[in-house]
Amino acid sequence: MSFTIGEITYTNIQPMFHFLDRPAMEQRGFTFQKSIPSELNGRMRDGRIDAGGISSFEYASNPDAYYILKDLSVSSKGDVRSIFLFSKRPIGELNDASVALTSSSATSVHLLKLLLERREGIQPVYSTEEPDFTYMMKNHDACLLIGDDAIKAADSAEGIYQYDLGRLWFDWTGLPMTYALLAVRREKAENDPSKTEELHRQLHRSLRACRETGFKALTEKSAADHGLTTTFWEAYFQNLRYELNDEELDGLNLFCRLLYEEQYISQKPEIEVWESDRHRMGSR
Ligand SMILES: C=C(O[C@@H]1C=C(C(=O)O)C=C[C@H]1O)C(=O)O
Repeated sequence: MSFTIGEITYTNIQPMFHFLDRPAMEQRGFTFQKSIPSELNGRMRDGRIDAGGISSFEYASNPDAYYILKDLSVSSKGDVRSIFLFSKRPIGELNDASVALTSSSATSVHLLKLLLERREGIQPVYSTEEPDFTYMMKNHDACLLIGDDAIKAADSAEGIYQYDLGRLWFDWTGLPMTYALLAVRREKAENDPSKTEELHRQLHRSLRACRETGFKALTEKSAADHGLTTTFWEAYFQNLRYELNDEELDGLNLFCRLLYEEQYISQKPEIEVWESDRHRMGSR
């Protein structure tokens, strides 16, 4: 039976993918589709992809469609270093300002809306744009970028205000923020628990291998692919959190509650985690 995995192209999720045993997995019927988060969210939603990395906002919007793969996420407690609001004015002066949102994101776009509207009491005018820093800043007062686009822009941006959304969330809530989850479509997990288990095991194995080697292979690959120093990339990977412990779940639950209260989602999800031995663990 085929089993299609979505792989976010941003560097931040690579620890879960870098050391996958792809040849063995491909022989067993696994295939991979690489793209940006917003695209993979849509493919997971309509069933073209069975499992993989999705925005936590996608999970929050359609919780009945997915199980979360246990103990995996892309999170940060404080600075995330790759999700920035760049602005010509201080954040408190963005009322009625024009803010460009990257079309690649779902979580960060809604996180920014919560931070601006709910925390700061500010209502800007949003537009969604392809992630192009120069174009966005030429045509708007501020812009939101994520992933490798944000890292590159932060490296070159001068003379503008720059806000790390992980830091803003932590200062507001005291909790980590979870940007991406590893999830599986429910019917796939139920119909093919053995492949779901294999994927889950392989993702954990890759993450463990990255941690045990101090993210060395990924650090070198990221520096070669994207520039910036290996010191930057090592600090970037060490700073992100890849687990989904009680603290991350508390942050995720709060994010979902705020999304629900602000009517960005229609129900507050009961978070359901898939576990290999029992297929499903209780909600939280
Ligand atoms: C940390 C990041 O998290 C990403 C942010 C996402 C979003 O905003 O929807 C989705 C997946 C994550 O890989 C990042 O891209 O910088």
